[in-house]
Amino acid sequence: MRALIIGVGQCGTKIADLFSLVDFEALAVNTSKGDLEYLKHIPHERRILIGEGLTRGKGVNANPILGREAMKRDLPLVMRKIGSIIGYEDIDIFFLTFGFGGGTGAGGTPILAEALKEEYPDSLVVAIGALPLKEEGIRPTINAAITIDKLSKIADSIIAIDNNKLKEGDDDISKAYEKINYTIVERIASLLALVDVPGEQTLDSSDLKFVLKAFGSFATVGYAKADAGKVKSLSRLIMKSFESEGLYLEANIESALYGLVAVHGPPEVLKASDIFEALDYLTGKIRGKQIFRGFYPDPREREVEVVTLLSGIYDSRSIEDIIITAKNYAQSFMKAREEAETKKKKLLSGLPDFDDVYPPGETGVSELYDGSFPDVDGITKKLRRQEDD
Ligand SMILES: Nc1nc2c(ncn2[C@@H]2O[C@H](COP(=O)(O)OP(=O)(O)OP(=O)(O)O)[C@@H](O)[C@H]2O)c(=O)[nH]1
Repeated sequence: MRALIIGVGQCGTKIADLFSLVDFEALAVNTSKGDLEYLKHIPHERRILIGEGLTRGKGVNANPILGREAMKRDLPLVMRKIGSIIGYEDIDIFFLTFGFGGGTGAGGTPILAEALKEEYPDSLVVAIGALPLKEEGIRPTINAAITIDKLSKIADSIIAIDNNKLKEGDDDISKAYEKINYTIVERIASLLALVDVPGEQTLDSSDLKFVLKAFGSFATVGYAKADAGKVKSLSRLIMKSFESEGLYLEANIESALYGLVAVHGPPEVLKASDIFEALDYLTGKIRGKQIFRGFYPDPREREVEVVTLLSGIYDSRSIEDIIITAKNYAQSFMKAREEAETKKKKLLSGLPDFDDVYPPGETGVSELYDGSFPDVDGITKKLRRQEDD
């Protein structure tokens, strides 16, 4: 299983940087030079500044039109770099990480996703994006809604992380971002690490690709972890991973088409009866009724870790809130603009032009001006003559 993580914009490159820390191949693409320099783990030759001619390396200030333009202008540069990283061995999944509410990530990610789909038709393109906080205001919400629409037509799946779930903690915002970035990477990296591990009941890359190839619908990754000695019921722990508190998206999991559950821990805790009880429950609950599973008994392990992936989700409160807010705003904004235009037209209609109120001769201007470029000398002479008269 080979994945390439490509971070776009500040949020996206910070997440990609953490993937690089845990040894995934990662690339950072941004319009802000400062943000690229701030990264710690992605090697310098894998950091690409785009749109320098447009923004002079200063970011796009939440303007997705500039973000889109920056990515379009430097797409050949980005695609060349991706090609050189890939070499001769195929990529199974490109994961594009970004913030839905900014400018570089929101504007640039759909452009890059489209180019990757065209150039690498056998690879999956999966978007991993952070949804804006409600308090950030209307602009990030609109950026998110439009980007969701665009990506839903290009990407195979969209793993959306709802930043609003952060508010449940007491941390300041940068700590809270750090925490959620860490969580995203821990979940997805743990899942990817369990794919293609040899064994009887394990997951391979074709299982993961099957689950994520879901026509641009939403996916979410749940997680639960506990000390092996403290696990009273493994089936309860598995269920916890895909319940609301285990997921970073408000979603109706019953609308999911596919699921995937990976359980890793000491063999004495991974009891088949417990695991099948939870899987039966989950299979019955989701609409698509297809759950892939992997069991990873590991005698060295002292903890039990469960990662669940649910995909094909089209029923999500977090997403609906964003789309409806953006649509309502757009409608009322367009209505207000139309009204302002109508009012302006009505107010100003019937006004004469200058020529109607200042007939020629009254001011003397028409006698002085002969239609040619002003002849300053001539004007001065004419004025003098008039004065003399
Ligand atoms: N989860 C998470 N969300 C973040 C983080 N940083 C920013 N965000 C969210 O992402 C959105 C802003 O995206 P950024 O990545 O900062 O913006 P950008 O794509 O770099 O675009 P510009 O700054 O406009 O050039 C906001 O809605 C934030 O809530 C982060 O580290 N983690």
